[in-house]
Amino acid sequence: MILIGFMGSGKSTVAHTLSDKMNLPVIDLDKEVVRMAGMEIREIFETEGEAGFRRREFEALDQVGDSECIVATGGGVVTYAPSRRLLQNMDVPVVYLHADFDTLYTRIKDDSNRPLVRSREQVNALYEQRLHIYRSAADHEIDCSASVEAVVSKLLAISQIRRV
Ligand SMILES: Nc1ncnc2c1ncn2[C@@H]1O[C@H](COP(=O)(O)OP(=O)(O)OP(=O)(O)O)[C@@H](O)[C@H]1O
Ligand SMILES: O=C(O)C1=C[C@@H](O)[C@@H](O)[C@H](O)C1
Ligand SMILES: [Mg+2]
Repeated sequence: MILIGFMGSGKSTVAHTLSDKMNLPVIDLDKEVVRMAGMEIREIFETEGEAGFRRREFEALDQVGDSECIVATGGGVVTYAPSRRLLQNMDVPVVYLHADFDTLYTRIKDDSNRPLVRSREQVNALYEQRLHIYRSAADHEIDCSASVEAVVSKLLAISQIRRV
């Protein structure tokens, strides 16, 4: 299962709970990029720009291949066409974790690890631009403004549907 969605939708958080319940490993693409680059996300953005980060994110996604796991993507993975194509070609459900902007912004506004979290207006513009991209890249959409446990239950239900 591949989790996509805006920053703060909880992809990394729910992936870990889901991993325990499904007994599958988690691949957190942001962590993979950091590990493969030997640099923090902020440092990659500073030295290589967002374009460099997207290429590294693509390489990390490409390495997932067909391994059975839960993938927590970075919030912007769908903005890079080669990564979108990879997602499309992976034979596992892609789930979009959706919430309204205010819910997400409250979760991320004080975290300095996300270079694209700037003013509220800038983050809101990014959210509006991306909404339709998440929706067109996903097989399923769930509301992630509920509790982590509730979100995980919905994801478990989706994983059951696809196994039949
Ligand atoms: N369902 C939830 N209810 C309340 N808080 C949540 C929920 N899911 C995640 N959070 C909180 O929101 C913050 C961001 O969560 P997380 O890092 O998992 O988001 P993400 O989707 O992985 O973001 P990114 O795209 O930047 O990787 C964390 O502080 C986390 O504890
Ligand atoms: O939404 C985005 O573009 C990003 C989200 C994070 O997960 C990181 O991948 C990085 O901070 C960029
Ligand atoms: Mg994350």
